[in-house]
Amino acid sequence: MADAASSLPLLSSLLIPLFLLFASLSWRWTKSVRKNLPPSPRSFPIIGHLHLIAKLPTHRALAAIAAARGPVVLLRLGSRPVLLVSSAPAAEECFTAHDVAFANRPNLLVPQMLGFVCTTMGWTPHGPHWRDLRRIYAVHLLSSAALRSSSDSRTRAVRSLAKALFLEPGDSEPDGPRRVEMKTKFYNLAYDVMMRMVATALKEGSAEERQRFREIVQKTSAVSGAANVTEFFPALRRLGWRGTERKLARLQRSRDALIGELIERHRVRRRQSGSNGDKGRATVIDVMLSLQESDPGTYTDVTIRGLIAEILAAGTDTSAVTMEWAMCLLLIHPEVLHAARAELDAKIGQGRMVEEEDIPNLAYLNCIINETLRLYPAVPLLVPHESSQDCTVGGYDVPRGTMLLANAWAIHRDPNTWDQPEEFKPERFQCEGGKEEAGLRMLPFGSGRRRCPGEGLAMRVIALALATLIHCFEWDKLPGEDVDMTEGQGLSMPKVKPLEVIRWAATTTLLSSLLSLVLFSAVAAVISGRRGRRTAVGFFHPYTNDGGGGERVLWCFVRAMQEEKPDLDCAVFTVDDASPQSLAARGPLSILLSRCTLVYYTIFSWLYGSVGSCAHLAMANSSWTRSHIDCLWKIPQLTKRVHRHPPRDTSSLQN
Ligand code: HEM
Repeated sequence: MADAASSLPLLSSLLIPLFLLFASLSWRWTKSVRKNLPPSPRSFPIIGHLHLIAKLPTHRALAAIAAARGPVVLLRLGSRPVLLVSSAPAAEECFTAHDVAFANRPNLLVPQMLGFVCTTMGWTPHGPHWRDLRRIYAVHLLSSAALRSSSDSRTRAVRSLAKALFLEPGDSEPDGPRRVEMKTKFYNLAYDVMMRMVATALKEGSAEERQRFREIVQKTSAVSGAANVTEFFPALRRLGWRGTERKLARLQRSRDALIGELIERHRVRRRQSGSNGDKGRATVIDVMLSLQESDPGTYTDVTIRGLIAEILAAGTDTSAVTMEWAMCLLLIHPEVLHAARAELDAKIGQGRMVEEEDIPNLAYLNCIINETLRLYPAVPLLVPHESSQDCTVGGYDVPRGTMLLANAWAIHRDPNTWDQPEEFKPERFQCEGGKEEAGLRMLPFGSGRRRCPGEGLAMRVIALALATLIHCFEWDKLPGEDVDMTEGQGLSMPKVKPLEVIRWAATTTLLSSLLSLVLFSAVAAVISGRRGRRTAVGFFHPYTNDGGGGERVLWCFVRAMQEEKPDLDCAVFTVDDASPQSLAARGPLSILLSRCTLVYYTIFSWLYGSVGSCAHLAMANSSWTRSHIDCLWKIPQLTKRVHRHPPRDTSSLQN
């Protein structure tokens, strides 16, 4: 009896915790049973629904689940509960009524390792640090004023792509068509734009730097988001599954070294020059370093490195894949390409190249970009969100700690909200009052608090690049081949087969503008060397009024000069009669005068030939001019024929 009494406290100290544990578990179980959770397909133990997203690209696999189960579905991917949302009304609930509840990001491996322990804006939890970063983006980096002041550097990047395309010789003859791989070109352009915004000047050998960064971005995108199994089994991380953590650590090291070098270059330059380094244009690094000087506690080195890595990673791939998809769609739909060119010809004309300020006036081009983003959103599942409190979506209970995947790709193709959703019809954005009216049926940049802050920048870059390429070149599919539109896997939706196209010779626009640019630089150099004097520039250009292409180039050039130097006097020498009859009517000269003229022309043509032979590039707008230049300058390999539309008949003048 005494024994039994003494063992009672021991028994109760064992039983009470057991009872409490049981009570807590059964309470949780009944609570979850009572919950009205969203529908869910049949799942397997441990892996949950992971097998359902194993084969297709994730956005397509998730769209198939939604088609069978409805627009609000609860999945279990490994150990993570995931709310899958695939309709505009459901997305609207998440990003308006419950925007604060879903403003968090899940704690994933990739941002832990590559997002500076989740301290970059894209991955940091919703809170004061996120608000600080958002303010830096909104006020200092991507405000309208900041974008306006960096517009020049974007224009230069786009024009240097146009120039490079122009200078590449044709495949079989110098002026003929050329097969061009566009994926790399678009990537390089987007990278150059972001890099020019971030840092002062591209370093010597920056092509190698660009390539290093490209590999990092591509590998990061490939292991990010829902495609990475280790994100759903934290235990696998610890077991070193497929060496993911090791691979990420390698990526992190090489990326940090690259960005570290970039910041150090700026620090040195700032120390040397005592200011921005590049007068007049403050780059992101300059802005951040000067903020750091005034508040080193907030703007730490880690914050600056994270911000730079984020801009380069978030802005480059997304913009590049959108340009690539848009170009594919234009090649598949030549009538849309023609309509876009007609708009450019009508609004810009043939005498100059597109500027960023023209973009708002190019309504049809903007519709093309919106329609591209609808069918091929660069981030098809947005960036995952996570609920920080219980809420209801579509009438279902969603527990706190659930990851949210909004399938923008499926929402953009929902037949309940879009007419002929699989068709490429840019006009739909004109008829329906544009993207704004589409509301949350269109969310390529996300919505709510965590909406992409780079939308304005991205739209400018994509529009300027596409407009320039359409305006200046003729494009075609590869002969006898269809454009492959297979989508790949990754956080940003890549095209599996890089786009290859046929590029035809440039139009007059490019000829005029490039020629103006070259001539302008030469004359500007002369002028700046003779500052202080009242300067006049003379143009010797006989028969300027006779309908050839030359006068367009001349007037573009005179205009460019006068815009740049309004005080400059420009004198144009021309003659106002240029028919065979008018030339013949000049009458015979005396024999002596004819001989003198001949000597004069011989000497002049020799001088003209020697100067011309030093040219780096010659552009001729007709076969007649080309043969003339070939004969006198003798640089056929550097002379390019540029096609004008419509071609002009000069044969009568050659009689
Ligand atoms: C076509 C180009 C682009 C597309 C399609 C795109 C799309 C997106 C999407 C879908 C999100 C996630 C929104 C959400 O979670 O609901 C996002 C976030 C973000 N984007 Fe973009 N983006 C593009 C270009 C850019 C550019 C150029 C930058 C910066 C220079 C940028 C910086 C960011 C950042 C920092 C975030 C995280 C925002 C936050 O979590 O608060 N993006 N973007």
